[in-house]
Amino acid sequence: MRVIGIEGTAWCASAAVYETEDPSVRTDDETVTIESEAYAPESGGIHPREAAEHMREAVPEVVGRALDHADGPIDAVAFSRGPGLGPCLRIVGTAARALAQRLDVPLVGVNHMVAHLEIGRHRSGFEEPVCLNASGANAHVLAYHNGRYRVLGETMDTGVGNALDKFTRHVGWSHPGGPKVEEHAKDGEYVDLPYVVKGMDFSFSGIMSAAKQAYDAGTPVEDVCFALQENVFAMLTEVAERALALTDRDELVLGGGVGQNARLREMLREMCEARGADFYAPEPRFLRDNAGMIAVLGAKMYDAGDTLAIEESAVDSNYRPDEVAVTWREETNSLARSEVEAGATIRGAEAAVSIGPERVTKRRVPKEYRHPDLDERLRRDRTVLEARLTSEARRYGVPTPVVFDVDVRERTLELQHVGDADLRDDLTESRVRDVARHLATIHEEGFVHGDPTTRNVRVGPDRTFLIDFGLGYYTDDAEDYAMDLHILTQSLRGTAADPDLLLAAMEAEYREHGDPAVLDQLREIEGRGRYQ
Ligand SMILES: C[C@@H](O)[C@H](NC(=O)OP(=O)(O)OC[C@H]1O[C@@H](n2cnc3c(N)ncnc32)[C@H](O)[C@@H]1O)C(=O)O
Ligand SMILES: [Fe+2]
Repeated sequence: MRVIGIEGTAWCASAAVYETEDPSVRTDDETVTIESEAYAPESGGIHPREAAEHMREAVPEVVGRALDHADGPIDAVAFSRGPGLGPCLRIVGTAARALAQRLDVPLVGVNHMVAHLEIGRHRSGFEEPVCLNASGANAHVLAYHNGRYRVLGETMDTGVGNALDKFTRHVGWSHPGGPKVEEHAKDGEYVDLPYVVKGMDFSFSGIMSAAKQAYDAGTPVEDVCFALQENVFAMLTEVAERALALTDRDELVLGGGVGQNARLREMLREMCEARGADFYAPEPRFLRDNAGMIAVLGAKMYDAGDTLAIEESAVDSNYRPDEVAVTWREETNSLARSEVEAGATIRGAEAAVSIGPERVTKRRVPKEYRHPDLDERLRRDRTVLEARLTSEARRYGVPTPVVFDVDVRERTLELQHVGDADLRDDLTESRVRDVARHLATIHEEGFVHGDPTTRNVRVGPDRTFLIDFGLGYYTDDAEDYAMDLHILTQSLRGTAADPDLLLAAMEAEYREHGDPAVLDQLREIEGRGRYQ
């Protein structure tokens, strides 16, 4: 089989020919030949119109060069259908349709984000990996389940590469900024910057403004670059680890242009090593935007009969990875074994927990992948906050474990063992109401839980306990309160067979006991990105 792929979602005009006996597995004699032309803006970031102009000129050239490498007839034309810049996508779409018609072969529409992660799965031969996409306009953690890639966690604001690029633009460096951050970080020392993980999601806007401010205030740019890498990549690594723990999987693949960064790969490798998981990152030519990944996934789709009629081949600049009906993979049913198999043991992502009949001892273990200063700070702060917020919530009438002992130096808490089961395993409408009421209470007092999933609620015969306040913090921002409700909502959706009644109960109870403006903010969050 011989498939040509065409890529041009933003900066890279690229065409590639993939030749293989069998596109379902990586074989020794398969070849992927890539021809690319990069667009580099004279100043500032990527200008959509200039980028489109680049595509208009460069796509025919790279397609011509790629076809020269083909040893025989082409079986299908695959193209990046989205997401990306509309004007660029339209040019790529037009070129792909024209080529498919000229060669009289089928057309395959590939999702660029899914291509970023499938190339890693293909090259590694992993069966069921968790996938971290660290690219310019995106950042998410995904895992396949039941016909789709599910987004387990993602950025609440910009993509990771774009965040770095914005900082370097502020400093006056040319686009793309990511490689320059990596270069300058080599001479840097650690300085404190924000670190924001909310449930399984993360946000870059706070850390980026703090980085700009630090630079403006005279902190050496090398130090800012170093700390930016340490914090931003530790956030991605932490969420990737949480996703591995949640889904009980032991393979991780990396995709996207930021994956070229050696420090990010090092952190992910160390995290995986520490938990006995396998890690794979493809070589750089498959990480940054390239048509090789489009050709490889295109061939898998073509093999599965997943082709597009010309009249239905419109591009989609907001094409989300979880919209793609996955036709080229075998059915499995193992996204979250923890969701499916009640009572499975979970390898915690953060703490070593020993559970006795009366007491639970929880120790936050060091994470080798994190910079020691950041690691110290996170483990200390989370231990202190968990103890403080657990006790404070109790004072306001929310059932939580009694904190018997806090050893900040050892990052260890000794807590009362509460409840008979996790809410996940014994989910009722009245308990969901309890949780909503408890959240309204703590929000009223000015703090959030930070991770109120159905696994962080324990249920007993007559009480519903909130546990695990380690990601909690004080805040008076309605957005933060709404994030608590959002995390609960996502978790109920992932746990319950028929979540609608439970969600309605949650809202009704929160409306009665909390601030209705928070529910408006929840709607606003749900209107963004994947929650639509
Ligand atoms: C939608 C699509 O157009 C977009 N693709 C994209 O943004 O190009 P990609 O090649 O995946 O990633 C480019 C980003 O990757 C960053 N980057 C490149 N080398 C880097 C390095 N060594 N360290 C950190 N970032 C790096 C660049 O600064 C830039 O932000 C996407 O996948 O989100
Ligand atoms: Fe990309």
